Amino acid sequence: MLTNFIPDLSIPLALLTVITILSTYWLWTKSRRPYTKYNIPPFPVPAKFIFGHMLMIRSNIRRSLSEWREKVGDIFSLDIGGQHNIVVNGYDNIKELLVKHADKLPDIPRTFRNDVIKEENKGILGASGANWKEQRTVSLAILRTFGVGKNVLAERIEEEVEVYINKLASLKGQPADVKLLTNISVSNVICSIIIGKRFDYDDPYFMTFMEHLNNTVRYGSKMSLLKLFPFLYYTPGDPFYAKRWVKSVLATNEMFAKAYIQEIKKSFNEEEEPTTFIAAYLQELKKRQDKGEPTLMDEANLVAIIRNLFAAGTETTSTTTLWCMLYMLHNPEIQEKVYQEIIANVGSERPPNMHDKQKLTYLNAVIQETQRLASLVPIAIPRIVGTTFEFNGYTLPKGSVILPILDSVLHDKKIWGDPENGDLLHPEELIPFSIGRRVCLGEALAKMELFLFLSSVLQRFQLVPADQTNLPSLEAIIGITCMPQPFKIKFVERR
Ligand code: HEM
Repeated sequence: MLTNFIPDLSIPLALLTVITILSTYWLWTKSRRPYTKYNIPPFPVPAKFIFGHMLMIRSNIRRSLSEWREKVGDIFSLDIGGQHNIVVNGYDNIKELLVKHADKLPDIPRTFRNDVIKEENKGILGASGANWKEQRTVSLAILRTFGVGKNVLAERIEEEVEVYINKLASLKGQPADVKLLTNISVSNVICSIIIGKRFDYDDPYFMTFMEHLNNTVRYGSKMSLLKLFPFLYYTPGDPFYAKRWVKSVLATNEMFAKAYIQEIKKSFNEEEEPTTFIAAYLQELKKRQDKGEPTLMDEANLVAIIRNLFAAGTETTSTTTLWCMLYMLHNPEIQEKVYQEIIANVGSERPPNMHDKQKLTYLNAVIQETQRLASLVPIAIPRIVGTTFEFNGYTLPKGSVILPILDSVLHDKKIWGDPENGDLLHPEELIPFSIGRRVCLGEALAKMELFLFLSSVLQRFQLVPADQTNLPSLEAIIGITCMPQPFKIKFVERR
C-alpha cells in the first residue's frame, strides 16, 4: 500500500524519506503525550510504529470503518501518522457534535496544501474562523439571490442541459463512457454562474482549463503522504505529484479566476443588478468598503472561492448523475416508471423545468435514494477540537481531529433496513450534504442540477446497458468521493 503513496521514489530518496520520517515521529510522540491523561475514545486495534493506523485502513475504507465500529462502538480513536483522530459514526452522534457542539469545533485542520500555494485561510473549503464565516455568508447570499425571482441558476442549468442532451443524442445509441462529458457539462454550469458564459466543449481555452482542473483532483488524491509529512514536498523531483498539483492550482487561479475577475472589473457597473458571481462579490465588497464596514472580503478570497466552487461543485454532482444512470441500468422497471411519470406530467414536447419538480415525486424519490446509496462524500470535512470537552462518556481533547462519517448514517441498517432495499421514511437522516454550520454550500444548486439533468436525460432516452448479460458493477471506488467504476451505456432515443 505504501507504493500507492510514493510512486516514483528512488532508493536515496526513500532513505532520506525514512530518516526524516523517523525524526519527525519522535516529535509527534511528544505532542501526543498529553492525550494519554484523558479518557479518549478507544483505539479499535493497537497503532503501528510511525504510521499509526494509516496502513491498516484498507482501500475499501467503508469496510475498515464499519468493522472497527462493530468492534468498539460508534466513537473511536485512530492515530494517523501521529495525529489523534476521533471517528464519529451514527446520526445522533454526528448531529449532536456538528450542531450542538459546533462552537467547540470552530476550525478545520490546517493543510500543507494551503501553505505550498501560500494561501493562508482563504475561500470557504479550506478556511476557518471569521474569514470562513464571512466568505460563506456572502457566497450563500449571492447563490440564493441567483436562485430566486428570475432564477439565474435554473436558466444557466437549463441552457447547459440542452447542449448535454444533444451531445448524448449525437452518440446515436452507441455504447459510451460519459463521465468526462458529464463532468465538463457540470463544470460549465459553474462557469456560467461565475462569469456569465458557457464554453463550447471543444474550445481550446476551456479544454486546457478543464485539464488543469481535473489535474487538481487527480494529483490531489495522490498526495496522501504529504498531508502527514509536508516536508516531503521539498524532495527533489516530483515523486509525490505535489509540484504538478501546485502548477495546476496556480494555472486555474490565473486562467480562470484572476483573468475573469480582471475582465469583469473592466465592465463593472455598481448600479446594475449583477448576473455573475464575480460581479456580485465585487459589488458587495465595494458596498462594505464605501460604508467603512470592517470586512475580510478581498480578491484573494474571491479567487479561492471560485476554485472551491469548481472543486466542490463539479465532481460531486456529475458523479451523482452517473450513479443514478447506473442504478437505472440495474433497475429497468424503475426507469420505466420514472419515464411514465415524466410523460404524464410534462409530456415529450418540451424539457422538464423547475416548475415540474413538485409533480415528479417518483423521480425525486429516485434521486434521493441515489444520493443515499451512492453516499458520495463518505466523510464530512474534518474538524479540529478547539476546547477539550466531554462527549458521550469520552473526553475529546483540544487539537484532536474529528471525522464525521456520513456514510455510517446513509448506510445504517438500523435506519434504512437492508441498504440494498432502503425506504425513504427518514428524511431527517438523509444527510448526503451533511448537517450543521458547514453543511454543503451548494445543496440547493446541486438539487436543481440533479433534477434538471436527470429528468431531461430520462425523458429523452432509454438507458440501456452496453452488454445486457454483464451489467456494470455497483461496487464503488472509495476516495474523497465514492465513484462508480468506469462503465459504458447506450442512450437510445425514446422518439
Ligand atoms: C450531489 C452534490 C453534492 C454533494 C453530495 C455535496 C456534499 C457536500 C458535503 C458532505 C460537504 C461537507 C459538509 C461538512 O463537512 O459538514 C460539502 C461542502 C461543501 N460543498 Fe458540497 N456537495 C455537492 C455539491 C456541491 C455544489 C454544486 C457546490 C457549489 C457549487 C458545493 C459547494 C460546497 C462547498 C463550498 C462546501 C464547503 C462548505 C464549508 O466549508 O462551509 N457542493 N458538500
